[in-house]
Amino acid sequence: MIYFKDGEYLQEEQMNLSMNDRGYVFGDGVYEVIKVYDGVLYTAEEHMERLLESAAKIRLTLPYTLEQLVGIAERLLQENELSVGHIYLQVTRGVAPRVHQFPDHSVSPVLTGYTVENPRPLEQLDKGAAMKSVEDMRWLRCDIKSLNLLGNVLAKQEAVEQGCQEALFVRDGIVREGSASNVFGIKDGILHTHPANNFILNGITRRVVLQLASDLSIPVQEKEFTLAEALAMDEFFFTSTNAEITPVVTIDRQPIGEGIPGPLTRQLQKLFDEQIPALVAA
Ligand SMILES: Cc1ncc(COP(=O)(O)O)c(CN[C@@H]2CONC2=O)c1O
Repeated sequence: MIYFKDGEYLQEEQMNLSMNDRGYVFGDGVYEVIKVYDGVLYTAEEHMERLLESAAKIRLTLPYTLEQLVGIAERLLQENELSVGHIYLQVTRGVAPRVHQFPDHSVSPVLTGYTVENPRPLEQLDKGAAMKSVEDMRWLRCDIKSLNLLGNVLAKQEAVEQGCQEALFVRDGIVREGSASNVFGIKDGILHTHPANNFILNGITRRVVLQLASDLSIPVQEKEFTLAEALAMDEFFFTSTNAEITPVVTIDRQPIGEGIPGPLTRQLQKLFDEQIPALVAA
């Protein structure tokens, strides 16, 4: 396996990370997960643009251009001959003695990356998933794809302990997003999803789905909705780089609609597959 660290492509035994890396100590960094289908990067530019945006939001200047970041992802997938899976890329504020304030400008960010082989979740895409609602106790900058994922981790663990595949964050009675996904509901033919603001991550897959809905002339409402409204939806699904468009058949053990993946969700899944060249070519 070849890893990337600060301009070098290294074997695992050559990799070393400092105990004083601020990503390790404070979670002071940002990250991206970029999908690969049949050896081809998917929406890499969009992910790298968001990485640069997230870094800027935490006042971290990356010494890489968008094109250089895409190039790193490309080289990693080639070095590891990745077919289907994802690339994990993260950048921290660098290595310095453990004090909260930023280190001086002599400290450089640490960019690391690696590949993960993982197949598409075909069975879950077909059968659907269960969600468990969880109080959203995260900070108020969920729009930053930060390494600070403890709130997400605890929520996901709570869902898994209830036999569910994803947690559904609810803050002030409003459904926000999943622990590692965005959520959508369909009611009377209208696609509902939370507006892209500081309460959610503006997912790349979320943006793809909004485009697909437009292509299918499905009306969209980017507006807050409550958990009660979510439970009353005809269809529900969550989206992420790895989850793609995953139908949700129950929330808190209550069936959504007929308790099976709905027709509009299926149409969106079909169009999603058709817009991935590597899938069409396969
Ligand atoms: C909190 C949160 N919301 C939404 C999303 C969906 O964003 P994308 O559509 O851009 O993937 C993610 C993805 N989290 C990544 C995706 O896979 N694993 C992760 O941690 C996420 O962590």
